[in-house]
Amino acid sequence: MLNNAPALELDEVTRRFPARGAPGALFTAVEKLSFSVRRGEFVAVVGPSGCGKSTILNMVAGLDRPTEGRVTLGGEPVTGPSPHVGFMLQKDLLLPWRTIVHNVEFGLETRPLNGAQRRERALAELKRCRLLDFAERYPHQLSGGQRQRAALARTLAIDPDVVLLDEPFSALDAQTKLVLQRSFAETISGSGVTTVLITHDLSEAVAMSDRIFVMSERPGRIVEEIEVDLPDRENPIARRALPRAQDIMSHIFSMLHLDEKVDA
Ligand SMILES: Nc1ncnc2c1ncn2[C@@H]1O[C@H](COP(=O)(O)OP(=O)(O)OP(=O)(O)O)[C@@H](O)[C@H]1O
Repeated sequence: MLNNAPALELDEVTRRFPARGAPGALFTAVEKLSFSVRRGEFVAVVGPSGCGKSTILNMVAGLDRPTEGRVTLGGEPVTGPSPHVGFMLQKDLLLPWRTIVHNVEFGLETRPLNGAQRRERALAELKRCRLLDFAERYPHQLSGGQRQRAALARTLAIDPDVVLLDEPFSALDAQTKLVLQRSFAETISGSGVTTVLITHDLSEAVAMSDRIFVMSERPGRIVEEIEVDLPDRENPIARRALPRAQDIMSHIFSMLHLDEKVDA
């Protein structure tokens, strides 16, 4: 990683895919996207369904390549999956036949660590995610929120430079979601890791991030970048209560023209 380089940068990134039902034709999913993320920063990406949010994360994770433009991590071009990027999805993807601690160890199996070192690292991460008491349980013995915390522990255990979160709270009930957002925010602030969150939930974006990228309908472009100049990043519940948080939410709401959308 180059010292002064941003943690993550997209430079004029365009991604086209083959158009369904039109052999040889392409459609543009995202177009000329440029942004950079500072080390330790937490950014959220919001935008209408199908605007290319997951496509962006896939390119950052090295699971997909831009058609044009460049993605760099710490100044180095992304050419494939990187051991320095942690990726977490809406579904926890824990292995049901492994205990929680064994699940957290999973991501460490490609690292040059022996069994005892892996276990030590995994337990330290479970402690940080307040799941030490559940280390020997199996995923089905945990609640949905606990499983997502275990998935976060697994993601952070590899000590990534960048964490990508693709709607990690969207499958949870409203109350669990609030509690978990707070727990994630605390853990992420404590670890100092650079984070990109994709979400449909505007209040979540405002409550958790330092900056928000608002995307347009397809082809996805960034139509606005919002600095969330609010305190309490590690406590989204407190942040939500701030009057200024409401103002930012209303602003994004109107940017996305949500009041003009009709249920088709
Ligand atoms: N591998 C692929 N091949 C073909 N088309 C794809 C591929 N991946 C994504 N797309 C298309 O690109 C567009 C953007 O998809 P993407 O999943 O990135 O959007 P999104 O903003 O994450 O959507 P949502 O908010 O609904 O999850 C969609 O039209 C999708 O069908």
